[in-house]
Formats: sequence, C-alpha cells, structure tokens
Amino acid sequence: MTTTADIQALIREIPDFPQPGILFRDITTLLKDADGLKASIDLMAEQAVQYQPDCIIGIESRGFIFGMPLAYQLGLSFIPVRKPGKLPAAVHQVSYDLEYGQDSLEIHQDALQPHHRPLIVDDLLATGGTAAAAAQLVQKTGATIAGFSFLIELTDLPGRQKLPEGIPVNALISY
Ligand SMILES: O=P(O)(O)OC[C@H]1O[C@H](OP(=O)(O)OP(=O)(O)O)[C@H](O)[C@@H]1O
Ligand SMILES: Nc1ncnc2[nH]cnc12
Repeated sequence: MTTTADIQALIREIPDFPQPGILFRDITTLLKDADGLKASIDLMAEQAVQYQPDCIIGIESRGFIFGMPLAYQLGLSFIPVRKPGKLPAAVHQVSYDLEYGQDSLEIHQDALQPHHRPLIVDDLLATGGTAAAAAQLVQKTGATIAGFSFLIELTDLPGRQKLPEGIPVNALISY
C-alpha cells in the first residue's frame, strides 16, 4: 500500500526556483511514479467525498492534474478555472498575489449555478492567493464552496487564513 509518507518521499525539492529563496516542491517526480500518482488521487478522493461536492473546480495548470482525475473518480463534472485570456465565453475575473509574482484567474460566468457545491482543487497551498481568488470567482457565480482539497500545504505560510472562513480545507501532505 502506498502511504502519504511514500507520496511525500516522491516529491522533489528544488531550492531557489523559480527565484532565490523559494524552495520549490516539484510534483513531476511523483507524477512519473504510477503507484504514487494513483495513491495521490485515491487518497484525495477518499478525503474529498466527505464534503459532499457536486462538481470539481481545478485551477490551471497543476490543479488540472489532480482535479480532473478526482472528478472522474467521484463521478462528478469538472470546471476549469483558467489564467487570463484562455476561456472563450463571458468570464468573471479576479487578480491575486503569488509567492513569486502576480496573476489573474477566470471562470466562465455560466460554469456554475447558485445551487452548485464545488470542491476547489489544486496541487499546493502556499500563500493562499490562488485558492482565495478561485473562491472569489465561485462566490461571484452565487454557488457555495463545499471545500478545498490540496495535495500539499506549506504550513509556514498563512495560506489557510486567506481562505473564506468556515469552509473545510484538506491537504494530504504538509511541510
Ligand atoms: O498559494 P499560492 O501562493 O497562491 O500558490 C499556489 C499556487 O502556485 C502554483 O501555481 P502557479 O501559479 O505557479 O501556476 P502553475 O499551476 O501553472 O504552475 C500552484 O500550482 C498553486 O496554484
Ligand atoms: N514552494 C512552491 N513549490 C511549488 N509550487 C509552488 N507554488 C507556490 N509556491 C510553491
């Protein structure tokens, strides 16, 4: 059986990427291990089901890697939250700060209805700027966020504090 400790051991650390002072948690070494990849999705799905989501939101781009298989495994639909200029129909947009820069995210205005309960999925929670922006996008649609699901949380950064209060947050692995 592949455990969370096994999964953690497959994640590579790259110092000073993409800029000095950042310790980059590289998931490509996990993704190229078939057992590690399967266990990551299985364990995230087992955990996420308790939030009773009715659809999955994946945040471009690493959030797609985990969000889509999670949606497939749980039998749910998938909604992409994308970087600016990629979605073709009318969008909501939110700007946010990253651990290393600034960016914007967009969602199609008709992606969610107010009765929906999306689970927001990403590979990693650092400062929380990205996930908080995705949450703001969901709020613009009137839907209720069921929870947040991450593979990795960097606990020395105040990511959780940036997320809306009272909504469950889970990460498989903490550093
Ligand atoms: O909690 P935060 O400080 O916002 O950082 C976390 C975000 O940073 C990374 O994405 P990045 O913007 O590097 O894009 P990518 O997924 O396309 O690599 C990561 O995949 C998260 O989405
Ligand atoms: N330290 C980090 N490692 C990998 N991805 C990240 N995204 C934001 N911070 C990161």
